[in-house]
Amino acid sequence: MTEHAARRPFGERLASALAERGPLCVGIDPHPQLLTEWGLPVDVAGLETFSERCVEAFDGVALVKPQVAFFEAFGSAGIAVLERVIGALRSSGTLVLADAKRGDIGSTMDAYARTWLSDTSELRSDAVTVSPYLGFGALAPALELAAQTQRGVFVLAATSNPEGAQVQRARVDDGRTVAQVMVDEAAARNTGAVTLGSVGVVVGATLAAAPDVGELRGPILMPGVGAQGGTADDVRRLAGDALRSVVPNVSREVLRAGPSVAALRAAVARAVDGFSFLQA
Ligand SMILES: O=C(O)c1cc(=O)[nH]c(=O)n1[C@@H]1O[C@H](COP(=O)(O)O)[C@@H](O)[C@H]1O
Repeated sequence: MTEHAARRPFGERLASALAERGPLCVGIDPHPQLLTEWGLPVDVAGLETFSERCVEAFDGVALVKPQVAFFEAFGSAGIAVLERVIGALRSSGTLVLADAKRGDIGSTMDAYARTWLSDTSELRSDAVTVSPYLGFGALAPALELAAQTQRGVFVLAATSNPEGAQVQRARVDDGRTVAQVMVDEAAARNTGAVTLGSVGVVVGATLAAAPDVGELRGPILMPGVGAQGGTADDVRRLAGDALRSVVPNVSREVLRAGPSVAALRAAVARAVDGFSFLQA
């Protein structure tokens, strides 16, 4: 039997994890500055120790999101650390979202999709972040492979950075914002989802206004809480009626509690507590 045949679809597995473990995604973002603050060298050994502590501390979290860029910055040795991080999270039964933000022409997208979403890749994760800004249709290879292997994708819709508005708040001919078009395209891939669909979107917690996610039937990742200024109240406001589908992401705000595993766990518990209204 293939590995994926034994799994439920990603969206269903995420819905269970959110209900059991609390509504939170924690990022593993090994910024050089954080390595220094943790008393670690800014090299591959530091990266590995940082990541091992995170894996140990986050084993009860619903979704863990390694930020691929911080591993790639160390070249092939950094990628090898990322493989071990993803493998350790997989073995502990924690859902992994690889934050790779991939997006390219279809034939190249196919290779990106195999990296993060195929059963045979060392980097296989439960889901990956993708950018639809080469056109949503260019994401087809990732959406198809994710559907085949019971994995998920999170499509950037309205990002947390102020520069995103230039593209994402532009309007198409029918008056919708570009961000809304991306949400609607994602929603069309979640028809028939039982609990939560496997095609999510990303909506920044820093935004004044968000696209309408009421019909998405998939998870809404909300990064930008803490270090970027977003708060639990912002998450509540932007979630609207979709409270149970929202997964706030916190990276630096939790990671700054390190290097102690106990302190990281306490920071996670505080964050989960602060968002308990989402799954109430
Ligand atoms: O896709 C993402 O995760 C993402 C989208 C977005 O709009 N904004 C955003 O901050 N992120 C990621 O979420 C994390 C936020 O980190 P903190 O600001 O430290 O909590 C980083 O890994 C970002 O790359």
